[in-house]
Amino acid sequence: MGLIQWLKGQFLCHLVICYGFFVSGLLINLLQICTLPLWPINKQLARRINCKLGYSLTSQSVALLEWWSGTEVTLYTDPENYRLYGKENAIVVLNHNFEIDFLCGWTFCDRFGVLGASKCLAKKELSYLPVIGWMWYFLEMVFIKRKWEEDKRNFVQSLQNLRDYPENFWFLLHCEGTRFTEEKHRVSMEVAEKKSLPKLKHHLLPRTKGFWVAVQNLRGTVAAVYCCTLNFRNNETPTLLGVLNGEKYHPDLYVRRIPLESIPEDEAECSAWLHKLYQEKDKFQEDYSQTGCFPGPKVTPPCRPWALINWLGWTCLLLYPLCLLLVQLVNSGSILSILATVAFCTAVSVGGRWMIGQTEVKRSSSYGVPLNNK
Ligand SMILES: CC/C=C\C/C=C\C/C=C\C/C=C\C/C=C\C/C=C\CCC(=O)SCCNC(=O)CCNC(=O)[C@H](O)C(C)(C)COP(=O)(O)OP(=O)(O)OC[C@H]1O[C@@H](n2cnc3c(N)ncnc32)[C@H](O)[C@@H]1OP(=O)(O)O
Ligand SMILES: CCCCCCCCCCCCCCCCCC(=O)OC[C@@H](O)COP(=O)(O)O
Repeated sequence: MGLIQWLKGQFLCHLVICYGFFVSGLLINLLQICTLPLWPINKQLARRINCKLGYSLTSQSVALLEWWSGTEVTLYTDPENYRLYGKENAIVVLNHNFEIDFLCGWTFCDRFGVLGASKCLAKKELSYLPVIGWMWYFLEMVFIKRKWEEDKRNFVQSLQNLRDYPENFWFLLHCEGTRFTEEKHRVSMEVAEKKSLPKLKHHLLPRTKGFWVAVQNLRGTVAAVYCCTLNFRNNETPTLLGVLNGEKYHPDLYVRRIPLESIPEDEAECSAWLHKLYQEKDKFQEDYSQTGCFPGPKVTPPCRPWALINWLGWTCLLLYPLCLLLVQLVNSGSILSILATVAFCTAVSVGGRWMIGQTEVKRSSSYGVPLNNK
């Protein structure tokens, strides 16, 4: 193991990274709050500013994936469609099997210039995450409790609000509704059997209501659905902790562009259409597990330097006062100051570990298993 690789695994490096992320995040949250008075005066400007602020936070984790862990992403797609990515609004339908699937998604968003504006249909609990959840509030992310009767009003209204969004965005939908686990798969295949639907091997049965409502409410706003199938070479099981430790992964993403006009308007037909889409996605995953590649030409979208520049900028800006403080601390020799510093470092480290824990499959909720649907 080289020196650099060894350094990437060290607690002190992780502490500095988490410190930069949390402190810059809190400053960004504060700036977002400062945009509140602008919303009633110039909503579109407030939205644009929030996209830039959102970019400044989200892109730090993209920089971590691309520059710290050195992960290389590969895209399989039709070159004709490639030209349109980032130049139109789209609904992204993605499988939900991996702990860093959201991070790989963000990397693609960054490469196509839509990272600041991109959104997701996310479970309500994520809106309470410190820093990142608070940031999403200002980016108009759509949060749901995953109980249709309680969600429908807010869900439809949030989608309607996106009709005049001033930047191109991708709206991510994990139609499976939860991460893949063996138990959730078994239960969802029982549902498939009851509904006389073909069994899926690599996906949970998609829940169709959210997709139908999103398509209906974003007609005229969104040009296409991007059917995205993600997998990792060599059966890698990537984790956010691995990324922080500098482990390099090899994600492959297969993207098919489906014009929105070709998706049925009627709810039952749209549901059947989505089930068929998942059957096709399942076949792509099966082929990938046999051959190690997806169909279609391969391309690596160019990596842009902004995520790295932003990350280095924040790190330099925030390390300077930290170093000054440490020097003063050593010079003063005050026990109280030393204890306060130790408490601060512990809080950053525990906070970072807790946030990473939110992405772990082993901490999944019981949503999608029969005893408790939450
Ligand atoms: C070029 C490159 C392109 C792309 C790059 C890729 C991506 C980048 C894009 C953007 C990134 C932006 C941000 C991402 C950042 C971070 C966020 C990351 C992740 C968040 C993840 C989540 O939070 S996932 C959880 C939230 N999402 C969802 O739940 C969506 C799916 N669910 C739905 O849509 C549901 O329909 C619903 C929640 C809206 C409503 O659900 P509800 O259950 O109340 O009603 P339904 O009618 O849907 O369900 C009832 C029917 O379901 C049947 N049933 C029962 N049990 C099951 C089961 N186990 N499995 C399947 N189906 C089941 C039941 O029988 C009912 O059937 P009926 O026929 O009777 O209706
Ligand atoms: C520079 C970067 C420094 C990194 C330090 C700390 C990083 C913290 C980053 C946290 C990012 C949090 C993004 C959360 C997105 C998680 C997506 C997710 O977890 O989806 C799970 C749900 O779909 C399923 O939930 P359940 O059905 O199990 O209920």
